[in-house]
Amino acid sequence: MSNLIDIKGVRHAYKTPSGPLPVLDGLELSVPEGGFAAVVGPSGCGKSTLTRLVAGLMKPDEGEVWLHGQKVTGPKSTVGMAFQNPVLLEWRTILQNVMLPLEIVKTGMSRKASEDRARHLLNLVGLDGFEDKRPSELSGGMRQRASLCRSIVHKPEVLILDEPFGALDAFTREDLWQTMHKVKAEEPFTGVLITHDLRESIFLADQVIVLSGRPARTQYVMDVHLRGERDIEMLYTAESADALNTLRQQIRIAQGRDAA
Ligand SMILES: Nc1ncnc2c1ncn2[C@@H]1O[C@H](COP(=O)(O)OP(=O)(O)OP(=O)(O)O)[C@@H](O)[C@H]1O
Repeated sequence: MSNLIDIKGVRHAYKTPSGPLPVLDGLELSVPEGGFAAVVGPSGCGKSTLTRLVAGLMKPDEGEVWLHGQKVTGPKSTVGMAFQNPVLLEWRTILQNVMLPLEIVKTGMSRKASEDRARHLLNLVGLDGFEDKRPSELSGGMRQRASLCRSIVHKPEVLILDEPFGALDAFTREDLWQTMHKVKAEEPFTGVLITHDLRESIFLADQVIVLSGRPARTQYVMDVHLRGERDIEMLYTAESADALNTLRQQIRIAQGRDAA
């Protein structure tokens, strides 16, 4: 399988009043087409910086980011993004919010086809009946569902999820994890998920990448091959406990609390 995302030897430092702040230090990361990678690491190690590089929103000082065999040199409309704060526009209905990328990205879809697609996605995530509501009329979990629809409505090649479930309560979060599996089964994408939640990482991703402390490099890569249906029960098996323990240990190493 060919890699859809290839990050090769990326180094980056932010310019700050007190001098350069090295954030990424020779980062390597590959995600095959259709793969779903979760990136975990200590707070402030450079995870969001990594997503900005993949989306072409900034350029690395050194190294290269490739998407589908093309070097990223600027913002890419083939990348969809969803964040912890969904930032839906209050003056638009939920349906109009989901349709927004189709007004910006040239897809050649008619207005009717765009609306049908947005309605279909809202139905897929369980928001049918809420199309004409305003964002403030929805709960946090519902807004995040709408944001997910908006991030994939234009069929991006790559979906970047930067802690999309971080602000939700535990039960809502688990519901959203299951919705993610449903969405990925019906609307396949290649994904990168930034998260602080190790359970979330093994439940959703097929590859978990642990970054070292700042400046971040790829410290550890775990392929997730958990058996059985991905329902929440799966997180309570001995196999999952082993995977979580290994990841927890790697995070402690990344934080400098344990020796490598
Ligand atoms: N535009 C910027 N200018 C200067 N420093 C920045 C800028 N953006 C981020 N930083 C700093 O770079 C480091 C990495 O930031 P980044 O947001 O990528 O980390 P993160 O791993 O996503 O953090 P967290 O886990 O807390 O969300 C942090 O120390 C942050 O303060």
